Parts: sequence; structure tokens; C-alpha cells
Amino acid sequence: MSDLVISTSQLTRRFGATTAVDHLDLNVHRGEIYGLLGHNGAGKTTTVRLLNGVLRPDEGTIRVLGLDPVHQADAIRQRTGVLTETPSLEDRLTATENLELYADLYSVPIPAVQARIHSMLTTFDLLDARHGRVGNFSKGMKQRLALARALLHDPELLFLDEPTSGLDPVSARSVNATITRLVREEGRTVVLCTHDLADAQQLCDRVSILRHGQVVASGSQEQLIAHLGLRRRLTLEVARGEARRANTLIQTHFGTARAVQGDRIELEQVRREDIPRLLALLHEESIDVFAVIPHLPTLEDVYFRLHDGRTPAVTA
Ligand SMILES: Nc1ncnc2c1ncn2[C@@H]1O[C@H](COP(=O)(O)OP(=O)(O)OP(=O)(O)O)[C@@H](O)[C@H]1O
Repeated sequence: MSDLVISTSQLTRRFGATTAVDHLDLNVHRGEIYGLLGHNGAGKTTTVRLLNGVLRPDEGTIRVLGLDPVHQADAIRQRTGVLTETPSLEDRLTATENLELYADLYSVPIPAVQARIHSMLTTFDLLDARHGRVGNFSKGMKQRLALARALLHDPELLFLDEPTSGLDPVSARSVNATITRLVREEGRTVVLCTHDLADAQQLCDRVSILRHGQVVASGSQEQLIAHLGLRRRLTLEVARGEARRANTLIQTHFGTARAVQGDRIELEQVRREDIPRLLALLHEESIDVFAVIPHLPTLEDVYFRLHDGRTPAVTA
């Protein structure tokens, strides 16, 4: 049996003159965290809305959990959970009442409802607040309640749109830990839309980077870094007053692009095998090196390289 949970082919959606999603091919496998990245307006939310049947495509095909969202949106919604960027909770109701309302909408079997609500409130650390009115909740509590709600009917596939946006670092870390657990321990699949590249780097198994509705890159982070030929940067800290001389030497022997700041030299695109030779050169010239700090290429480096508009699309 195929482990493809989502597949789209040439998926396209227009709003008037704007092509929000432009011939998108997407494959998401069971048990992975798949990141949809891109600037504001790149087409992430529209893609999610097409996948869960809220919007109809103008062109292309979609399969989600083996179903077609155009004709089987209700069946898909029973098996998927959605956290939208601005989840609408009922402010006048308590946390428990909000979940009860949703359990009803999503046909959670009545004998199971209270146990399920209790379990979700416990998981999301909201048990003590269960009788509190949601209008009085902090942003972090509301976000956790929205996540609890998205999981209430035990969906196998989750669409999470900016789940940590606006959260303090502690709440954000807790939400990220939950997402990881939902996938790694419980075998669910997550499609994560985010602007937070550090979150994406930490969480996602594979990503697609969208620009103007088109995929400009897709694959694992390692694949994208390798495809783009990105290399590490290196910060060298040398003896006081020696940075310029060291810099000239490095430039002459290695030709590496660099910048000098005080006693530090920032080297771009350094090959691993050049590092010992570079240090030997400085040693021969009696330039003391006090720190060698490598910076491995990150998803952020991939993202900015691809958004320069000159780099061709990369599909790993
Ligand atoms: N209902 C709509 N009517 C008209 N245009 C729309 C509609 N929904 C989206 N768009 C347009 O489609 C494009 C893609 O929007 P979308 O919301 O999918 O982007 P996004 O990547 O999710 O952005 P953000 O990161 O800001 O949430 C944008 O140009 C947007 O203005």
C-alpha cells in the first residue's frame, strides 16, 4: 500500500487575475512533518484550503488520504484536523464547552466525548482552566485550546497554519514538542505552514518553498543544501590587530569571500577540507587564532538563496 497521504498534480487555483496556486505537484508521506514555506501571499493557505476541500481547484488533481476533496470533503474533514492562522474559538464559552461544541460538529461518539475532552485538556495543560471563559485566556492558552480542538476527533492528518505565531518562547517550545510527539510517537502526519525558518528547520522532514504559487524547491533540508551547493561559513577570531593581514593572506591563498569586523573574519562558502590548510597558513605566519566557529548551512540559507529570483527551481 502506498504511504502517500497527500498527492497533487498540477494543482491550480486563481482568484481573478491572481494565480494563488500555480501547477503545484506535492507528495506528502505518512508519518512526516511536511513544511510549506514562502513569503506572505506565496499560496500556502490556499494550498491547505484546497487540500481540505474548502476551496475547489481550477485545474489539476488532488488525493488526500486516498480521497478527492472536491467530492469527498466531509469524509476528509472527519480524518483531518486543521489549525488555521487565526482560530475562531467561542470567547463566551469555557474551554470544555468549546470542545463539546466541536465534538458534536465532528461526530465524536457521545460515550467517548468526555474522556476525549479530558485527555486533550490534560495533554495541552488546560485542565485547571477548563471552566474558565476562553475570552479571558492568554494567546498561548487559546492556541493550545485550538490545537486540542483540532485533535479532538483523533485525526490522522493535521494541517497547522503558523501554530507558534505570536507565542512566547516557552509556549512555542511546548507547541513544537507536541507537534513532534504527534508525529514521532503517534504516527500522525503534519502539514506545517510557517514563516519561522528555525521552527521549520527543527521540525520538518521535508519542505516545499513556494513563490507566487509555484514550488521553487522541495525536498529534505540536506538535499536542498546539497543541490544548491551551499557550504559552511566560518568565523575566525585572530590576535588583536592581525585581522587585516590574516584576511589578505586568506584572500590570496583561498580566494574566499570575507568580511572583517574588529578581530573577527567572516568567511563565506568554506570547504571543509580547506580548514586545516587555512589554519596552518595563519600559524606559519605567526598569526594566533583564538576561535574557529563554523556555521553549517541552514534552511534559512536555502530560503534566501532561492528567493533571490535567479536560482532555478530545485526538486530533490
Ligand atoms: N479569497 C481570496 N480572494 C482573493 N484573493 C485571494 C483569496 N485568498 C487568497 N488570495 C490571494 O492569493 C494569494 C495567495 O494567498 P495565500 O493566503 O494562500 O498566501 P499565504 O502563503 O498563505 O500567505 P500568508 O503567509 O500571508 O498567510 C495572495 O495573493 C492572496 O491575496
